[in-house]
Amino acid sequence: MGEAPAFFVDHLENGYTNGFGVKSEPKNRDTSVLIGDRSFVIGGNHEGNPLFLGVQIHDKVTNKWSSPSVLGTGPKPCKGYSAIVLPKGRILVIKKGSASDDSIWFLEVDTPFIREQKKLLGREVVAWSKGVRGNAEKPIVISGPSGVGKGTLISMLMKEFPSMFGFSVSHTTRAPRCMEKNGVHYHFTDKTVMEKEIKDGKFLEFASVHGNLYGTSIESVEVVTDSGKRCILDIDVQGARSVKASSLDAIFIFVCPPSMKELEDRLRARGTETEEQIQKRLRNADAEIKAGKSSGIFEHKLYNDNLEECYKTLKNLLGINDLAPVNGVEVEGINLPKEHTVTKMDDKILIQETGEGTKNKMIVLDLSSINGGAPGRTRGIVLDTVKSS
Ligand SMILES: Nc1nc2c(ncn2[C@@H]2O[C@H](COP(=O)(O)OP(=O)(O)O)[C@@H](O)[C@H]2O)c(=O)[nH]1
Ligand SMILES: Nc1ncnc2c1ncn2[C@@H]1O[C@H](COP(=O)(O)OP(=O)(O)O)[C@@H](O)[C@H]1O
Repeated sequence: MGEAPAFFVDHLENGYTNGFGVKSEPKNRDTSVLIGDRSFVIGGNHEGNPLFLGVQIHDKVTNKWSSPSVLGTGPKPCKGYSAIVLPKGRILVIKKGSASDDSIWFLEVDTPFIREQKKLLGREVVAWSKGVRGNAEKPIVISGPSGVGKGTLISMLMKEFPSMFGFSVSHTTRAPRCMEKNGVHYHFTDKTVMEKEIKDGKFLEFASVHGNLYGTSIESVEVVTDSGKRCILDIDVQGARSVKASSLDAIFIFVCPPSMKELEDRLRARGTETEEQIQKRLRNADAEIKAGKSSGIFEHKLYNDNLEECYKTLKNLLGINDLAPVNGVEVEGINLPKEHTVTKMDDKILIQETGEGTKNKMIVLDLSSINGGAPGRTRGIVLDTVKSS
């Protein structure tokens, strides 16, 4: 026998709010998902923004309501939806009558990433990720000391395979170099603005590097993954450690210099830093290389001695070779019947079309192969349509 969803909410568009938006007990208790000691109420608006579905939490132990920090871009408000509790602290939300790119969502409420963010932000946190078909390749995290050639290697990849790779544009408080463009190389940001955004939970990770603040916003990763491209992050070792602890299932590459002398020569030849800044970067390089080699974060280490050879090795480890064609990945949404019922059976979700004059088709979502997660997209849902009766 299948299991009914935790709850089903209908006719949200007719002013039926289920008590959402008020910081008291919802009138209809069936509309909350209970996980541990906390109930999650999904509905209404997110902080008064009519474009996003809101989330509220009721803690049974303290009998208190809270509005959590909501990470990631969430679903648009909808006519109705089903919510299903999944293992490992996630809630599946299946929307009714929504566009194919807005029909299936995952709300992380108690995953390692959420627990980490809660500690960091000092408040309740949840994170949305959209469910899509198609098994996109994992994002790529590239770290290494200043001047080792990370930017050069990334530019080569992006130039050769523009439809396959997209760069996650970081935020930084450092001043732009003369050739750098705002929004392309970095989002150059004021420190107070960036600190506020970090507090608001807008960042997947951040770190202080060479005396400046750097960070990857959740939106920067979403922009790339939404376009169907494989996301590349150029971040330092501290940032890589944070990403490793997040739900972003990435591959981690550390680029090493042939020698400290060569690193220094490259930094000087680049001519983008003052002598003082060069000295600071060289001092930090030692510790970074040690951490990169021994931290257990990086499954791949590249030696950038000869640039062409290093680039070839990088392509090989990313599975790109001269024989295989390389394209971007189709990001596929999921088209659901306008009216349907939802049942859960193990890791399959059965979506049965209802209503007169329809074909009563059944869609089966197989959740066993999903990967990735917030922030960004939960990928790889396998979907079968069972013959109409
Ligand atoms: N943690 C973190 N580090 C970043 C981010 N963006 C850049 N970095 C790192 O910050 C360091 C300095 O970057 P940058 O000022 O561009 O100098 P470069 O490494 O000499 O090119 C490098 O190690 C980058 O990998 C980010 O979003 N987060
Ligand atoms: N294998 C290499 N051999 C010689 N010079 C290199 C090599 N790789 C990169 N460079 C040069 O070294 C400098 C630093 O490279 P860059 O990509 O800016 O490093 P990073 O992004 O790691 O700070 C640049 O001037 C670049 O052209």
